[in-house]
Amino acid sequence: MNQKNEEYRKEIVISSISSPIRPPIQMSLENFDVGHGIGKGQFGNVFIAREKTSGYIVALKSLSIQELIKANAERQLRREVEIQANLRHPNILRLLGHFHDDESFVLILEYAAKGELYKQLVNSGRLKEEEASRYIAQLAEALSYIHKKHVIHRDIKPENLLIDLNDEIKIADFGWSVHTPSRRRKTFCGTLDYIPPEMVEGKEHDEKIDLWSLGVLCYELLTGTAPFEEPGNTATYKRIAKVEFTLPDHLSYDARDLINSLLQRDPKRRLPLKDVLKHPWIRKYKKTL
Ligand SMILES: CCc1cccc(CC)c1NC(=O)n1cc2c(c1)/C(=N\C(=O)c1ccc(N3CCN(C)CC3)cc1)N=N2
Repeated sequence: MNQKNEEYRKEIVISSISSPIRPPIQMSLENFDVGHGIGKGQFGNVFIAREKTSGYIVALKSLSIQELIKANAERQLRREVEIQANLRHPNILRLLGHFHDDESFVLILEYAAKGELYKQLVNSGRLKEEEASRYIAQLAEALSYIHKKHVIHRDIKPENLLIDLNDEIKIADFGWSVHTPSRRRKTFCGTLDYIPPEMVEGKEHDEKIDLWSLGVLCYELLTGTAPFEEPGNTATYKRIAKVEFTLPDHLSYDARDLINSLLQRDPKRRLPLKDVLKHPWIRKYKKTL
C-alpha cells in the first residue's frame, strides 16, 4: 500500500470517526477486533486493534474512569483530548476519536509500529548523530506547529515519544500540554530531568520551556543519559538551576553548539525553533528531498 492512498484511507477513516460536519459516529468496542496489549500506563493499557469496516490498525488506550477520578485527572484528560484531537501534524500522534462505557474511557489513537523511543534508547545506549538529528528536526517541526497554536507540550521526553514504521517520531502524550502562558498548578510527577530552571523556581513559563526540553532530549539521545541526572531530586534541581552540565568529547562541534544554544538559563536566549531547523547540525543530515 503506497503512502498516498494510505494517507487517503486514513482520511476516510478519520472523517468517518470525527468529521466536524457530520456528528461523529458513536464508536464502541464492537467496531474493533482488539488484539494484544502493547503498553501499560498510569491509568490503563494500550491495545493494538483493527477497525472492522476499514481494516485500519489503531491503538486503543483504555483508561479506568475510577482511576482517573481517584487521581483527580479527568480535567487533564479532557484538555489532552481537546488539544490532541485538533492537532494535525505528521510528528504528532493522531487522536482519531474516543468513546466510553461506565468503566473506561477509550482513546482511539494512531498506531506507531516501532514503539517507544525510550526503549530504542535503552537498547542501543545512545543514537548515532544522524539518527538523533533527524528526530530533533522532526520534533522541532512539530513543536513549531503547536506553538503557532499557542499550545506548549511541557513534557517532551523519550517516554512520551513513539516511532512509526517509517522511523518518523510522534509526540504522543499531551497530558501536560496547556495553552500559553501558564503557571503549573499540579506537582510534576515523573522525571525532573526535563524541567527548565524557570519551572524549578515556579516562575511563569511559556513555550520556551519546550526549547529547553528539546535541548535536554538532544543531549540524552546523543549520550544515553540526561544532562542534569542525579540520584536525588534536590541534587537534580540544583544542577538545573545552575545549568551545570558537561558535554562528552565524542560529540561533534555542531551537536555541542546546538545543545548549548538550547540549554540557556534565560528563556529569551534559547535558539528559536526556526533557527534550530536551519542549524548546521540539522541541515547537514537532512536528506535532500
Ligand atoms: C502505555 C500507554 C501510555 C501511557 C502514557 C503515555 C503514552 C504515550 C507514549 C502511552 N502510550 C500510548 O499512548 N500509545 C499510543 C500508541 C502506542 C502507545 C503505540 N504503539 C506502541 O506502544 C508500541 C509499543 C511496542 C511496539 N513493539 C515493541 C517491540 N518491537 C520488537 C516491535 C514493536 C510497537 C508499538 N501506538 N500508538
